[in-house]
Amino acid sequence: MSDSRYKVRVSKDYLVFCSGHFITYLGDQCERIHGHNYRVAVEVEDDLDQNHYVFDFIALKDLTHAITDELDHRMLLPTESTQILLEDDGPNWRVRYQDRYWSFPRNECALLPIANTTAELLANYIAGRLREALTSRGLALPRVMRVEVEESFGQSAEVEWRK
Ligand SMILES: Nc1nc2c(c(=O)[nH]1)N=C([C@H](O)[C@H](O)COP(=O)(O)OP(=O)(O)OP(=O)(O)O)CN2
Repeated sequence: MSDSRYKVRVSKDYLVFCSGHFITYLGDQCERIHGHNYRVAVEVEDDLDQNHYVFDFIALKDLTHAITDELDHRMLLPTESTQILLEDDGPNWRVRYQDRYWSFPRNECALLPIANTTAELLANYIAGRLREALTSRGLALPRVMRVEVEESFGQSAEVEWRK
């Protein structure tokens, strides 16, 4: 029996999203609005398939790119926050945090079912979307999947998911 373990990783220059956000922290603090050129890397571990692939690079890049494209040039807004509240404002989303508020055109926003737009929760969101994409295409889920989101050079968060 072989001891070899295999992993593939994609971290292409185009697996990026340039987006606005702000997070809450320490219970009663809220950042000023700002943006990042987020970079995404995805790793998959599994046995080799009939092609001697862990996972086809091309499919992994395409699936990931479809998700980063939805986030690119958008204001990232959390829908599960108890502090950042979204209100219907006609063509806009009015976003409140205590006595501060912002208004963004709906089609310039990405509403995400997460509690805060931290790099950690963005990574987990992308991992969830990748799992959904695999399942909806009838593809087997890999044994291990990791998604890394880098906010800026030298600071990133990673989530690992195991089957
Ligand atoms: N574990 C995490 N910590 C922080 C997150 C996060 O997502 N996960 N996010 C932030 C902020 O959103 C913030 O944008 C990052 O702040 P900062 O490190 O100050 O950003 P810079 O890129 O400007 O860093 P410099 O090293 O000062 O250039 C905070 N923490």
